[in-house]
Amino acid sequence: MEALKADPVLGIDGIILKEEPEADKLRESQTEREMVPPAGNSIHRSGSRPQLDLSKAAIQGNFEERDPTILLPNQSDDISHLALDIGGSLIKLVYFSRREDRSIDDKRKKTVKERLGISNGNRRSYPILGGRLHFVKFETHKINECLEFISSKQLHRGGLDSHGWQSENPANDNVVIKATGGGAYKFADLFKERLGVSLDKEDEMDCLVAGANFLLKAIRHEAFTHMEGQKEFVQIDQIDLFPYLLVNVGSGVSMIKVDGDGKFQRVSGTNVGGGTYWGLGRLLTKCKSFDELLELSQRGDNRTIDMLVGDIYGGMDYNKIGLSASTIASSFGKAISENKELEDYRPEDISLSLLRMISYNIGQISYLNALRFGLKRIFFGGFFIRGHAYTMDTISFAVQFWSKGDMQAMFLRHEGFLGALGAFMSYEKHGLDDLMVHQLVERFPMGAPYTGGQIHGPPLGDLNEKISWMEKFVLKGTEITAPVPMAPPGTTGLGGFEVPSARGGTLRPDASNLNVGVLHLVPTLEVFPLLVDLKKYEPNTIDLGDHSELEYWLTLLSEHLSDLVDKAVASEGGTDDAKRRGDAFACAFSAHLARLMEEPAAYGKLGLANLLELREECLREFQFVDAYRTIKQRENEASLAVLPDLLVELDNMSEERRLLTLIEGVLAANIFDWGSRACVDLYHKGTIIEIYRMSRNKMQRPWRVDDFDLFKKRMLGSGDKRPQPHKRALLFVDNSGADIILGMLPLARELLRHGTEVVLVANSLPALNDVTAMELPDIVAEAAKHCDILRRAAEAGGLLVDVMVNSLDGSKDNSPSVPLMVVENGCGSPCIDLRQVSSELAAAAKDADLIVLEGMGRALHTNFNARFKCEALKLAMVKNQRLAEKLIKGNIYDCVCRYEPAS
Ligand SMILES: CC(C)(COP(=O)(O)O)[C@@H](O)C(=O)NCCC(=O)O
Ligand SMILES: [Mn+2]
Repeated sequence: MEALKADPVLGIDGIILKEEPEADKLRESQTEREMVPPAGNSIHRSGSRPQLDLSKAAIQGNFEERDPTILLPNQSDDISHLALDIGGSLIKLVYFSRREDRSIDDKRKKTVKERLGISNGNRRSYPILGGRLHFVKFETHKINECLEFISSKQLHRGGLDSHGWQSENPANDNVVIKATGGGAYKFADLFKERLGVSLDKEDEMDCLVAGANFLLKAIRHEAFTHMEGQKEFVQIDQIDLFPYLLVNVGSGVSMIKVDGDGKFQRVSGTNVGGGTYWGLGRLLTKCKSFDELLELSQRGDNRTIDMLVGDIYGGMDYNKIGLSASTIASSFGKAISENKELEDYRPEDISLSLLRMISYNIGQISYLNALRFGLKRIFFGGFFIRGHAYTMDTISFAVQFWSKGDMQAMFLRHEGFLGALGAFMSYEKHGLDDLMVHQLVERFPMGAPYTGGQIHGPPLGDLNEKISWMEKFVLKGTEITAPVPMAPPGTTGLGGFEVPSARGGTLRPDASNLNVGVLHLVPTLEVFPLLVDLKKYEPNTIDLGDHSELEYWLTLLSEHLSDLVDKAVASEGGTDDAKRRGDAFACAFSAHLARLMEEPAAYGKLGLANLLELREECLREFQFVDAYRTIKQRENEASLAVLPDLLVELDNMSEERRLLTLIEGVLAANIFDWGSRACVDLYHKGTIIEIYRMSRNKMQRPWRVDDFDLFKKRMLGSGDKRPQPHKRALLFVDNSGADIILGMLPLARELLRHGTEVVLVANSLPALNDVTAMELPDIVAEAAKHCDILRRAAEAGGLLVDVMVNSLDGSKDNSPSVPLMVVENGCGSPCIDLRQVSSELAAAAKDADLIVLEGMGRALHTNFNARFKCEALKLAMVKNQRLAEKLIKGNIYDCVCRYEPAS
């Protein structure tokens, strides 16, 4: 990164711009000073305005609908809101860019909506349209960069004018922006002069609490514990959030008991805080910055200065009162008895001793206050914490030590943004206050790996700028080009009382810091309603907390990369532009992998599903919309050509034989997976149809997991008893080509034949060679040309509205059929997290009594252990040796047919 620091123009979303802030400005900060009790405890909300330009608003479509779509002809596509927390060292900026939902309401969707009884999804009655919440930091002494950023993105145009209305006129000089922190006062004139906006000052403590409440309610893994170098994300139950103790460790420390939204009380504080550490530390060590002082502590040994129990008891523990020999009996206590001067002590040791003294003291007072009010949870934030592993460990240790494990210290991923977020929340009617966890998706743009959670500057404007930045990076920097080995977790040593183990050269000093991504608000996302227990649901099957597992998957993805780049570049015509984008993508994705190898928790709780989705998102960032487009088309054509023969073959079988052949067919055709290295190697050995045949011929039962007989009994019954057919089946389909056409479609056809409505659930966006919901109607239409059952069902499901389908078998049976429908799942990944699916899918699930999850991504990597309220069939071929061994104690190409009755 060294070379980059010299270049002031390399501002990018998530790129370190400059050295650490001038720490002596810390004392100026209000946010970061000990705070005085607020006059009142409820949040004051000033100003009021409509969030959107509602003029000439008109109801679209049917007036009878519960939540009709409202058309806003005068609303521009992108509008933004901005709020600031201007501290002494940092300016924290939270801004929201709202983008109009541009998804096409095609005919398929309309018919599906009618069929499924969806009015307007589950949208609210007011038009919150989704958007993105961005978090950006600037150094306060470089406030010009911040002003330029706001101006370049026109963020100040989204403020309110003096009448409380959304400003429309760029020259309007009555715009008001919410701000908190001392700088809201100090820089008010500067903002007025440079941007023509007035800063509407919000109380800091109100903002802190509002920010913390929003984060804890809206973000799934916001809070984490930090013990002995290990971060563990904690899922906070919304209903069980209050009361808690919020400890803001700034220059001084405030302890706030939070009882609800806008309900809080500052119950205590201490004047021994971050300012004390920095102030005393500066005098004693001559350090030039706060961060330098912190860094020193990492190489320190406090035993040279602190008086330990063992020093008093001749190296022994003081067992009677439970104190080990290594317990600090008196901070700096050794300095009184020795004939030494300040120069005789190492600055590293002084810094560590000071850090421990202050952290333990804060931990202890926090514990006592939590005890006083019967609070179990303590959340720590403020600039003193700033993601510093050692500080977090020390505070955690103190809380655990004093509470005898009864209380937990927790930290927040966005802790630096509490104030700014709170100021943002103080805007009325932005509609974000009651956003739910499942409506937020956090994404990490290409810049994230380079920040290590540090200060960063303006995001780059367009794709070209992004690529140029990547190219510059490749030329200048070499550190992050491939995954680097992960060092053992930095630990504070035994029980927090020993010397911290040095975090060696493999890690940057800020490596353990966490990144803050962009929060995408997707109001149409919902929880899949058929999950038995949302609280117990964990989408990922493999635990990447296991270091060897993480290393395996990161290495594997890194090895796949060059192949993927080739495909992606080819999918865009192999032009020079595509090659440039391909190289930039490779660089960006490698950097993500390296960052995660270095700090697996950097982007929040990490699962395999997140890794695979990150790859797809990174491709999209470089405008590779569908890297496997041509492969998918080729495989679709080849498979459609053999479909008629397969259908005839199937129709000549007994029902029992046919059901087995159908399941075999699904498993066999799941071999067409371009995400598996082993499979891609196979494809060189034959044509699609040859491989499909080979795969089918190898389908020998029993499969490694084989519940087929149970499923058959459910479908066909035993003896003369014919079971009731399923009412509606949701088929979560996987790959294009043979997988969908020769595997899942024939299975769907069989269910339709039984009188079961079938909903094909497919990706909203491309991922590898997975079929998407957009592509399915054409595929179904093609297949329907060869099959009356499919044709009538597809017609009934509204899939054939635009297509002329000539039935080739001549039978022209036009009797009514149960419908075949297609819904999108809301994701663009090979896996599926059922906590966040499209409202369309959630609606379709309401009447479903069978779900079929197909493929490794959806049925094994995720959801293998998921329990459903209805029957579930999980079908997949395992195309990875390690996974086969781990999950089913089997081998690559083994199959899973898991049938689970309703729980
Ligand atoms: C990405 C996938 C989950 C897709 O599998 P599918 O869902 O298509 O069956 C799978 O290809 C995978 O885990 N690939 C990485 C492992 C490997 O190359 O062996
Ligand atoms: Mn797939």
